[in-house]
Amino acid sequence: MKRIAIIGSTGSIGTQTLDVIREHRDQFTVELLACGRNISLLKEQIAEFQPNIVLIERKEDLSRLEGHLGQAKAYAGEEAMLETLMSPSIDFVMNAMVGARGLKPTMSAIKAGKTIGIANKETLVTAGHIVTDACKKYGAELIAVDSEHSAILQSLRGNKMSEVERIIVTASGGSFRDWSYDELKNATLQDALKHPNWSMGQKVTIDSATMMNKGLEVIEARWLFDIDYDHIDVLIHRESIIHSLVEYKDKSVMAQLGSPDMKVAIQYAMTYPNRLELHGTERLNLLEVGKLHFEPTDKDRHRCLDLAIEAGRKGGSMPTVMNAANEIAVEKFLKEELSFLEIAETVEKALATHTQISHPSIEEVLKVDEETRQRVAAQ
Ligand SMILES: NC(=O)C1=CN([C@@H]2O[C@H](COP(=O)(O)OP(=O)(O)OC[C@H]3O[C@@H](n4cnc5c(N)ncnc54)[C@H](OP(=O)(O)O)[C@@H]3O)[C@@H](O)[C@H]2O)C=CC1
Ligand SMILES: CC(=O)[C@@H](O)[C@H](O)COP(=O)(O)O
Ligand SMILES: [Mn+2]
Repeated sequence: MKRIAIIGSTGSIGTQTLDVIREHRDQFTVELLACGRNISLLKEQIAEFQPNIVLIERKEDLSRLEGHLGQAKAYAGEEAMLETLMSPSIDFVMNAMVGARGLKPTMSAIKAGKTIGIANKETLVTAGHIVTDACKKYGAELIAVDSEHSAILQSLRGNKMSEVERIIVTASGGSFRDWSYDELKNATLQDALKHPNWSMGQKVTIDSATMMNKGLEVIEARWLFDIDYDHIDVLIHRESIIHSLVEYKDKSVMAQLGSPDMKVAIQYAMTYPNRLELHGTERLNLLEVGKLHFEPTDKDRHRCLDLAIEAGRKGGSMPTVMNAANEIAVEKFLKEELSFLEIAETVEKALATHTQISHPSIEEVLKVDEETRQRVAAQ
């Protein structure tokens, strides 16, 4: 029986992780559930999965859990999360939080030598060098959950990284893939939130619309698979059926295909290197799909993709600035305080005005992250 901790249990990845557990009660138990502010959904999750530990963001919400905890102990705040994630009663941590606030809990789980399903890509973007070094030091393992990285992991099975020529990360193109640049000037929040293929949390849906998501995913791939940027390409594939590809030196290309459903990647991370049945997922019917389409990316339209890769290549504190500026810009866009095209402008400006630290420590990463957030919020 694998004992699972889910941080971000009330979100899109968190609830789908619970869907997988519901289907395999003989394989998994829930040890810990952590969320932010959605206490009503958390109460339902506690009743159904009976965890031993429950974590929430704010102390003032603890009283709302009274009478709903069963056997669980409840705590609030980040310190409690960092401590409880190290518990020996946890075998696997699903990091389904959104944003760089997932970094500290990831580090805690790493220090306890845990296996971590890392949906929270921003952690690898903001501090990839620190996270991967710490995994080596503490014998922890990060397993890809992001659909593209799960596809890459699956396409690498049985082969050596030294045999890989390049990784090809596929992109749907997001909500605005068929809009002209001029039309983007008037893009609304409601338009941006309509992802063509996936139903996801708001932040990643906006990142997908700006193609920042693909930039974050290139950096995520660089760290998860220890491959340099010259060997990672991005290809627009509007159907989201091929979830990514690996080209080998002998020109063989391995890919993972499937209907767009995150439960497949979530379950694979939880059962890796094995597989289990998954009933609640649509079987891929290529006759129905008919055709698969591929297009190149476009430097002018996909400004965020370029900014992210440029920051990744420069390294040091640049990805931290890029990520923090993007998080705040997306928050502002979600409050309709910023236009769609201003997201890229905000990130570009934050990067241009930052003095790079070449090899930041975790304290420096956290400081740069906070300073950038304040700088961008004040604009
Ligand atoms: N959704 C998807 O299909 C995919 C997502 N990803 C990545 O996975 C990550 C999660 O995305 P997604 O599930 O869409 O995001 P959501 O916004 O749907 O969920 C975020 C979760 O984080 C929780 N949270 C917020 N603050 C805290 C806190 N202080 N302590 C604990 N939990 C907190 C939220 O809780 P609450 O709601 O209770 O406030 C919620 O459960 C992101 O990095 C995203 O890029 C990657 C691939 C696909
Ligand atoms: C499901 C998933 O992994 C998302 O990160 C997805 O990649 C978003 O789609 P696009 O960024 O390709 O539009
Ligand atoms: Mn993805």
